[in-house]
Amino acid sequence: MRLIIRDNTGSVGEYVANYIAKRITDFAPTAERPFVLGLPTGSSPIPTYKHLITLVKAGKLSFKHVVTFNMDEYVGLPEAHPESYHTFMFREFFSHIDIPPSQVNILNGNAQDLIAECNAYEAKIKKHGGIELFLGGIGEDGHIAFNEPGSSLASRTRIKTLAYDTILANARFFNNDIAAVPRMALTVGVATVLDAREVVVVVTGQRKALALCKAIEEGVNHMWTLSALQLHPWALIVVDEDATAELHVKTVKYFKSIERVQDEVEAMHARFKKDGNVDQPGTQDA
Ligand SMILES: N[C@@H]1[C@@H](O)[C@H](O)[C@@H](COP(=O)(O)O)O[C@@H]1O
Repeated sequence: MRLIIRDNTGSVGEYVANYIAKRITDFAPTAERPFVLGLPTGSSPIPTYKHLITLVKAGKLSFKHVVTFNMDEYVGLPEAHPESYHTFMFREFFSHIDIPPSQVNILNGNAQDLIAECNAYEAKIKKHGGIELFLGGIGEDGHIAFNEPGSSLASRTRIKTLAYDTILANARFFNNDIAAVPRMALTVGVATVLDAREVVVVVTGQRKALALCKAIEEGVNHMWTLSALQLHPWALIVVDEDATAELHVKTVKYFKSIERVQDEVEAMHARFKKDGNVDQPGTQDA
């Protein structure tokens, strides 16, 4: 696992956007071989989306041959609701870039058969050859997507009842009315995220500091589902200074030293991919 620390949320967003842009460009996607990207909602990825939009508008990046799969969606919230993840994604990102809407995949939380909807989502990801890069955020309780504490680390896309902590945290988007926050969501599973060839997670703010510490400095634990990234061969967490508040100084120093060889790691990854080893990226400092 690698941890990249930046001063503030803006520079985290810039780093992550440039990172994703490089991955897409190096992949040289075509209509027959699109780049498959997993995406999150929430306030954490907004600076990343802003910078990606800037790159697209400057003609430096295109999403024409990118297929996206979003992590999650509320159950029972109308698609057109201002706080649905459908609305969020088009408002904050998709409507500002050149992605054809037919290449956007978001779970339908209003499907008649929610279980069939989840199974079809997994099948569609598989049909596209799996996810190349899954971008994620976390909740204050360390959940990735909506994989709340206690989620199976082998979980797949499914219905999930939201934890009270998450309902409280998300009430800010519903005029602080706890009763208005949906109780359930559809979410990709921990194993769905781990299946991606690369996982990049944004963690910003002091509120997430404990979750980051649990996920990095303690063992793999279903109570902090982000910790499952320890099992992934190519995972990157990008954080701001505030999010490091609970980490040991030694941990922060170590990961900062890793960053100094980041360019070498990148070059090795590129060489590895060029040699046709697409499924098994290098693991130096991973
Ligand atoms: N389901 C989403 C998560 O995918 C997201 O990571 C989290 C964090 O949101 P924020 O970035 O606003 O803190 O919010 C929700 O719980």
